[in-house]
Amino acid sequence: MVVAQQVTKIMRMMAVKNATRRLLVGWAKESQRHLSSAADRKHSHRSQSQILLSPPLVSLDLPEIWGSDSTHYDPHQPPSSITRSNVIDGKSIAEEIRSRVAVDVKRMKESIGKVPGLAVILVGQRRDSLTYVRNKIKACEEAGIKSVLAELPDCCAEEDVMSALFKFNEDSSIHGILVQLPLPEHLDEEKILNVVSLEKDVDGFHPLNMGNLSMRGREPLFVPCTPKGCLELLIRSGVEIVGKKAVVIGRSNIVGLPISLLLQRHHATVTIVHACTKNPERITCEADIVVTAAGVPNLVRSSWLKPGAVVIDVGTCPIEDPSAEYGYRLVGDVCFEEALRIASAVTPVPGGVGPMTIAMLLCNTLDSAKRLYGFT
Ligand SMILES: NC(=O)C1=CN([C@@H]2O[C@H](COP(=O)(O)OP(=O)(O)OC[C@H]3O[C@@H](n4cnc5c(N)ncnc54)[C@H](OP(=O)(O)O)[C@@H]3O)[C@@H](O)[C@H]2O)C=CC1
Ligand SMILES: Nc1nc(=O)c2c([nH]1)NC[C@@H]1CN(c3ccc(C(=O)N[C@@H](CCC(=O)O)C(=O)O)cc3)C=[N+]21
Repeated sequence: MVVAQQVTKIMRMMAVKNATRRLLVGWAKESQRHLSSAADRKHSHRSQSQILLSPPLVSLDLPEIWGSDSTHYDPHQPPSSITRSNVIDGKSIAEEIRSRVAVDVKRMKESIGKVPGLAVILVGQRRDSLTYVRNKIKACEEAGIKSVLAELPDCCAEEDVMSALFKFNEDSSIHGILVQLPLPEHLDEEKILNVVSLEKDVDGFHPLNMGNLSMRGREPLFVPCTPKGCLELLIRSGVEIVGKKAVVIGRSNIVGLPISLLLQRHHATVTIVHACTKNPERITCEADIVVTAAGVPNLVRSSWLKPGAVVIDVGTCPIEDPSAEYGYRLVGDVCFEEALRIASAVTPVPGGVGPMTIAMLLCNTLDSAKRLYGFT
């Protein structure tokens, strides 16, 4: 239903833009084909295994947009994901997605005797990285996904990381490889990420996956987890994206840039704000959707927000806190209490984007295994 409405809107926009008739007809046919098959899936038993109603990321002709899973979102009901008036509950959405992944993994195991496998390479002992990696491995266990952790010392040589990577690239029981970032200074991140097999690049950081994400009419094998999680939160919360003004704060390769690309693919008008932007407050307060990934605690105050804006806070800054379990707590980019008063929906930190990143990692790893085995 929602997908159909969005597609109708896009078609109207394309017509207004005088897109060539041939392109429009071809595209519409393709969309129709996708929608019918999505509807078929919805009414079949397979719908149980449909995690996200994303078109398969293979066709060049599909609209560059992901629809929400219509089995989860009913536009006539208040979106279940927005609890406590206007807080988007990323934790519970992520739990729901993870349990659907678990169902699919079980089905795969029973049907072909295989399970997806994720390999994580962790260099050094950064406290926050250790926590994230621990969470990822725990999430894999709960979903029935095999996980392997290669822990290397902070002072390891580039060849050590490379040989771990080569080993996982060759290992047929591994379908996803993640190199935990940031790497220690002396290691060449670009060189290392280039070596991850394209088919196992569940982080979506390989330049070919990023390149395909950035080009119209092309589809990456994997969409980076955090950006994909942000879009999923917006869609599942019933937020309209087409034609809206979006501001992305931050332009890093792993978060800001791919989020802005994804929002464009969903036909938002995107402005990117970064550390050199003059008067970021004036720009941001015009946005219907604000996604912030700067890593600067409390950067976004109420004066930065248009009343009714939707705010997705990716920022996760560890702040010393001796009373917290691990001696620190996480703080977002957004002054949460202020945002609650002015925005129509806000993600909290923790409990917003973070859990979605992990859920999307599981989805990407499952998709990778499915692709390899031709399992649907
Ligand atoms: N929740 C999750 O799942 C995840 C959270 N994160 C968190 O997101 C945040 C961003 O991560 P990442 O992209 O890797 O960080 P980077 O440090 O690589 O990038 C930060 C970006 O923010 C911009 N920036 C910095 N300060 C300001 C400012 N005052 N005003 C406007 N823009 C600013 C920088 O601009 P410039 O380019 O000009 O330097 C840069 O583009 C971090 O807190 C990180 O921990 C990251 C990944 C996943
Ligand atoms: N190759 C690579 N891929 C990444 O995706 C990647 C990375 N490197 N390096 C670091 C960032 C950061 N990141 C997070 C993942 C989960 C939470 C998360 O689960 N956060 C929880 C709280 C976690 C806690 O308990 O401390 C929350 O926000 O509720 C946060 C941040 C992934 N990153």
